[in-house]
Amino acid sequence: MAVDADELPRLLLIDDDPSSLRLAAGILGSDYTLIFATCGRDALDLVAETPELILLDYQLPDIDGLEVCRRFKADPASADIPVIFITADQDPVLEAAGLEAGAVDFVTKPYSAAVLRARVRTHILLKRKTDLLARLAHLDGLTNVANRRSFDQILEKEWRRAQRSGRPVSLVMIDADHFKDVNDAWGHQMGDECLRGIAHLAASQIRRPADLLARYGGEEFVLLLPETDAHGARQLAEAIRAGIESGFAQPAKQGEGPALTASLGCATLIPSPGDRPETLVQLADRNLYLAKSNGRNRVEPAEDTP
Ligand SMILES: Nc1nc2c(ncn2[C@@H]2O[C@H](COP(=O)(O)OP(=O)(O)OP(=O)(O)O)[C@@H](O)[C@H]2O)c(=O)[nH]1
Repeated sequence: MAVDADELPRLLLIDDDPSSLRLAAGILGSDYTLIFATCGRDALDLVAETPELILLDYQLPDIDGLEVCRRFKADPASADIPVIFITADQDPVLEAAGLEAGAVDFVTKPYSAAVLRARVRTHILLKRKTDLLARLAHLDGLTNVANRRSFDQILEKEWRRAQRSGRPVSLVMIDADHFKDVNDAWGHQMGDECLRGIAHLAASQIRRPADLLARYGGEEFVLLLPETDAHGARQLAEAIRAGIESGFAQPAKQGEGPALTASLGCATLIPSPGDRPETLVQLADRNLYLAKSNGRNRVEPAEDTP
């Protein structure tokens, strides 16, 4: 497999027999970074090192290999890591139980080095393709920020978290002004460049890992700001508005371009049990409408409200 030596895929090898581990290491060691575990308990700890694939022996001294596999699959942090069982006997009942437990494949001892290499490589490639597809499914193709589907899912999650914590959650809606005129005067491609510029500028303003910028649709973006009060949301919205007005969202390669501005609507709520996240979106949308009708290139509410 053509891989960068600095980025060798990580494999977790779980076997209580040191000679089996040595054998597998001799076959796989030059293509992969290997992590070793000799019992189930160590394996359950070491999976935190995010291997891309797990080779798991059936017989372990403490926790049965099948049970280890089930626990990997039950934990969202490790559920997507493919597991290949290594087994000494070719027992179809055991094989079926392993597949039931979530394994993707089987290798029977004694195995051929070429077969082990090929199976590992196949499952690593499949895992990488699956990961890539999962990432793409959550990204907006034009601007590379999160898409609407991703926003909807994360909003639900953050809303529930805010309901539990009693902390505020804020939302900022950003809508380019007179964008139809931008497209009409400068062409659709320039319009696309401007949308990329707005996304880039807004992304550069967010500071916390939990903040999420998403393209809500068309020329509209949303910023989800967990644990952020109305003052914090307004400050961020104002920084984005000012940045766009100052030309920082302009397509860089153009000497001149459309004079871009945007209107922004903010909303902040501390959700009670039973409240729905759509309420937050509606409130931000109402304030965005207010920003448009009050002259555009502005943030609403214009002042902090108690
Ligand atoms: N270039 C480009 N334009 C888009 C895209 N998505 C939506 N638009 C355009 O954005 C424009 C939005 O127009 P309107 O909803 O009338 O709003 P507006 O002209 O921005 O006016 P206000 O929002 O009232 O300031 C439409 O012309 C859409 O075609 C896109 O992906 N690329």
